Amino acid sequence: MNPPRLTVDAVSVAFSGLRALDEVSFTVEPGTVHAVIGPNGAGKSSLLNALCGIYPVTGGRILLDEHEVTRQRPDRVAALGVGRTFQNIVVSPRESVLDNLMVGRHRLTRAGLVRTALWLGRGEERRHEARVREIAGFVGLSERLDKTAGRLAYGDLKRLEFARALCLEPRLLILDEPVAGLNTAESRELGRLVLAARDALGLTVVFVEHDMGVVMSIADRITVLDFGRVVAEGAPAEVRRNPTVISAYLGAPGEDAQEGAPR
Ligand SMILES: Nc1ncnc2c1ncn2[C@@H]1O[C@H](COP(=O)(O)OP(=O)(O)OP(=O)(O)O)[C@@H](O)[C@H]1O
Repeated sequence: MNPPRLTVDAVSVAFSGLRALDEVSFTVEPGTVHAVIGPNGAGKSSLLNALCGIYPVTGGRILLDEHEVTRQRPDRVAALGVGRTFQNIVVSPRESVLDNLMVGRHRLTRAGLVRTALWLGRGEERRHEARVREIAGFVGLSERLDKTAGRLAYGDLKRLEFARALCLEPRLLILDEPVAGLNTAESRELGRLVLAARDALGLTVVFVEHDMGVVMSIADRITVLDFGRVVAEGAPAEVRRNPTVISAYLGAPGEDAQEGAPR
């Protein structure tokens, strides 16, 4: 229970001349939930990929507490306690929910993924399975553990993704559009689960989301990106009132934006 501080300091990411991120800076305080919002193409996914070591950072620094993770390989970043979900659900559809979650723990096993797939000592396997069952219970998937992942309803798939990230026992949890495609009740429930996980496991959370209802209700702070730059930052009430945000993203004052505004 030791959530880290995330410091993003003037981070840039470029793809053959195109600046997907241009000197982006913000800090996420330990144990807080931080949303990143912005229109399509604003650089949100690029930022998450940079945080995880998937996209190369061309300038600036990323720190997890005092550890610099800039330009570290994704497995090294994961080993420092960064777990994430992806915008497009990435599960093995032919494997059971339990097996998908067990694979999620490979970082924590003695010899990593190969050994997990082939053989784990019985004691070690039992310990991991007990923890996986606990996490499945936490997200409401206990009854689905033997089900093939490909046969899950969409809402359960999103929970599976979330649970798999938790199975890594992260300290910093990164969620890319956790409620995309869910109905209002499911979105609210997943939002509640994010807060419950933060509290129960002692996490710092960064998430990208277009659903403003969820963003405004669970985020402690919000960073707004547009064209790869930070255009606003603050608590939900401040961001909601910010004229730049209203014109770039939220629409006319008084409108309730649900989706990323098209440019
Ligand atoms: N791997 C890549 N190669 C080249 N260009 C990329 C790559 N990834 C992102 N980009 C470009 O970087 C810019 C930011 O894209 P990014 O996907 O980060 O935006 P986003 O805010 O996540 O958008 P969305 O809300 O649609 O997911 C876009 O112009 C995009 O085309």
